[in-house]
Amino acid sequence: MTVRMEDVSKRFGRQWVIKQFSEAFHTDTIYGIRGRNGSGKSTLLRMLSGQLSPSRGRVVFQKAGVAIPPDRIYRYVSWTGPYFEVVEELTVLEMLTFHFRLKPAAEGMTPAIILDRTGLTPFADRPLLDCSSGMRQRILLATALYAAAPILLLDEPTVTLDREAAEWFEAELQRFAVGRLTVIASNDPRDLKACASVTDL
Ligand SMILES: Nc1ncnc2c1ncn2[C@@H]1O[C@H](COP(=O)(O)OP(=O)(O)OP(=O)(O)O)[C@@H](O)[C@H]1O
Repeated sequence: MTVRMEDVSKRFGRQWVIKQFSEAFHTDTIYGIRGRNGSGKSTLLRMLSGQLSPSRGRVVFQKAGVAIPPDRIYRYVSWTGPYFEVVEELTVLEMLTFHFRLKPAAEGMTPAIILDRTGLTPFADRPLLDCSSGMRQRILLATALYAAAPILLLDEPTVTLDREAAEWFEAELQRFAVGRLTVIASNDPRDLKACASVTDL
């Protein structure tokens, strides 16, 4: 997979958030995007996910040299960020089961295995409403890390994670970024440690 941002600018109302940004992202590489609050990191991820169009320039998605139509890009993307909302009435297991019914999980990954890898088996029946923010973040990361999608987009992945959970994320990223194109947006050095290159906005 290749995602090429060509001279991309994004404007909300009168405010230009991103100006003439160009970069090519490829499979099997982890890229970092860094920048002050409001510099456009999440906006860039939204454009990489295909959910937001640039105001100028273009984002080109290609698989084996063949362009992917914009209305199909969502099938190739697994994405999470701390602002992602969850259905709080669902239990941890119900949320994972529901999610991976809509978005296929990586080969061999069942909800039970995912719970185990995430360290959340003892909390399988706990409603998300009663989960701590760190537990919720682990669940959100699990939905992205363990999806069978070749593009992995992570916004501030270790926010709210304690040291042990951050180490879990680091190890899982090493394994589940293989064969995928990964982009991490963050200012936290913990998040950017595994990145082959980091671009400042
Ligand atoms: N849908 C929108 N409508 C209007 N303005 C928006 C919209 N989305 C983002 N913005 C504005 O664009 C700017 C960049 O926002 P963005 O969330 O991309 O920044 P960020 O670098 O991710 O910030 P942070 O580090 O605080 O998460 C901000 O000024 C924000 O208010």
